[in-house]
Amino acid sequence: MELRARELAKDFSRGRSRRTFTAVRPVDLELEAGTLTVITGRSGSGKSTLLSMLAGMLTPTAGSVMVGEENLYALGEAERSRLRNRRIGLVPQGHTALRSLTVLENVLLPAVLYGRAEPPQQRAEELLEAVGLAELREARPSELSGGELRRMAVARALLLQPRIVLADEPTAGLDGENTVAALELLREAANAGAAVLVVTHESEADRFADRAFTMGGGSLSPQADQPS
Ligand SMILES: Nc1ncnc2c1ncn2[C@@H]1O[C@H](COP(=O)(O)OP(=O)(O)OP(=O)(O)O)[C@@H](O)[C@H]1O
Repeated sequence: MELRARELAKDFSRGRSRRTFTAVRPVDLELEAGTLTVITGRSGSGKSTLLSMLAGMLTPTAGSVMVGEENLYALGEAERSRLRNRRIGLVPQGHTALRSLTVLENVLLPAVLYGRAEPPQQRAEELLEAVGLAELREARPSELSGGELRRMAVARALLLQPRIVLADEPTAGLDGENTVAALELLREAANAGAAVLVVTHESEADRFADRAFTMGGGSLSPQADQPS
């Protein structure tokens, strides 16, 4: 088991009255090596909140996240971020490119942060090829479309062949062909042994999944027609 969440929940206090709003109700979820899990759900159902907690980016109100033998939120900030860099490839929500770097340098960023002596240049180029961005390798993020930036983020998350891949709307803004290419790449990462989670409102993702869940009103439930 690469990642295990137990009774993971998140409340926010919202508005001027600071009233408590429950974004994620206690969730149990296990991500296994070699498996692609998809969570679909409508906007506002709590998908990103759940993924951020699994990624060690958002402290839960209750519950735990185990990454291997480590309890993520029992670690200090620095240790948690080290574990995240080592184990988790994250495709965060929105655009997170560094504007001063080229596309290729952005994809290589995890290697720089991880302190690799030799940046895996060839792998970065192969990933850019796989997401159809080979010709834009020297471009700046400001020259890319929203969909191209999403594809770059997928390539970056997979650079160091992480054991866990957490992708928040990896296909947002992509056309049909690029959606399939991005999902195929995530599928390949699972086939190569990673535990992959994709959260999306793209139903197309289901056909790449080993397990599919639906999120609604902060609760996670297995999809009725589980892919076999
Ligand atoms: N920092 C915050 N403070 C208060 N409320 C928040 C905060 N972050 C998220 N929420 C609320 O929690 C709920 C779930 O948000 P979340 O972003 O997890 O949904 P989502 O399913 O990922 O939606 P989308 O598909 O639109 O990204 C929303 O109603 C949102 O308003």
